[in-house]
Amino acid sequence: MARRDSARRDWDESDVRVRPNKSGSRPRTKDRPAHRDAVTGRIVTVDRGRYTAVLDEDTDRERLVVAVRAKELHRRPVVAGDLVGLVGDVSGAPDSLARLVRIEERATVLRRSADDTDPVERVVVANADQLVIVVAAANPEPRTGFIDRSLVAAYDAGIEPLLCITKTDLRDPAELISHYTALELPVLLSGPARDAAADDDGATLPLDRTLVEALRARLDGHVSVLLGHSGVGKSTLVNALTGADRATGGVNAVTGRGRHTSSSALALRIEDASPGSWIIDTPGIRSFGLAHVDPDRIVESFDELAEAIAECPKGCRHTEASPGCALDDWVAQGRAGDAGTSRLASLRRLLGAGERPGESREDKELGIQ
Ligand SMILES: Nc1nc2c(ncn2[C@@H]2O[C@H](COP(=O)(O)OP(=O)(O)OP(=O)(O)O)[C@@H](O)[C@H]2O)c(=O)[nH]1
Ligand SMILES: [Zn+2]
Repeated sequence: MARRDSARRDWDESDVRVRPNKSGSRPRTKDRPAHRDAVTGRIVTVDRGRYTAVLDEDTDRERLVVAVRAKELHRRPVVAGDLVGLVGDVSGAPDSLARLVRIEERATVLRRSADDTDPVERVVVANADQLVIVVAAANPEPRTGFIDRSLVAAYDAGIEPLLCITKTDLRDPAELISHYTALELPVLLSGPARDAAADDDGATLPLDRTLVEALRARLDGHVSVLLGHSGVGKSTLVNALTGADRATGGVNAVTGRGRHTSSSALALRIEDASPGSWIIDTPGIRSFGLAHVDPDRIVESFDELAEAIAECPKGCRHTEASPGCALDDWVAQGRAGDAGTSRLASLRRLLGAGERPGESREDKELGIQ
């Protein structure tokens, strides 16, 4: 099985920015050069200073254009999913090179920090509106710590999370799902077609069509990030959804997948879906540090609890140990409804995901709980 994650070269300096300038990654209008002739493209991947964008999407002029960044962007990161302005040779002809002069304002930004104490955060993907957390029911064992961390990152980014459980032929996922009942987290399942024997080749395993179609319907019309540890069957799913087939050397017409060997995020078009439906695969991501996360943003994802925090002490982190946290009274008074207690327990577990004492870096990378 081909492993695409080539360790530490997945992020370079330009992917990095330093707190506390929270709005720093959003281009401010006054910084923008005029470039009125720039055309807009969507970044599908970034590899060694080369930015690949798709232009004139869903028209008969659709093409891939490779660009280098203009100096005036400084070190501002450009990532998969970014909408960018391009000038120069935007023909997409072989060996042509355009110039990337502008990053359009991002609807969402999925971020991570290297670990929970590292204040440097990296932009992972821009403009996604769904985060699909892929775990296997078994082999490898699902880690609720990893799921919780990914949920926190999604809530922080204002991106809708979904849980996708693969290899449901190996174990009934009911117990795993029960951890998330109170979160109202949509769960989608995947497994092999009934007559398929699981083998070592992820690209050829035929998946249950009904389950794949349910996932496709859920992703239709969205830009979804797929996140999951190696071996969970993410490539198998991506291949089923995009029609790419790495095993036979097939190449996705739009993205050139098949030749793509780097570990950076890659946007792929979903087959048989409406225009604008993309999945962004993130092969290089193993760790999900949460040092950048603002606890208020996580609470705000819980509608019935969000109002309570106006009554919290300044700087409250809303954990069980936070003195004077207003969430406890709010729930005790029934203001969060019948499910208030379990919702608060789930919220607190998530808030604790970045703050478990004694966790090693390895634990964090794997999301071991
Ligand atoms: N039993 C079973 N095996 C599966 C299923 N989906 C994928 N597999 C197998 O799991 C293994 C890993 O699948 P991949 O799709 O390569 O997994 P991945 O998450 O992309 O892993 P990397 O390629 O290492 O990033 C392969 O041997 C697949 O055949 C499933 O639903 N059930
Ligand atoms: Zn509080």
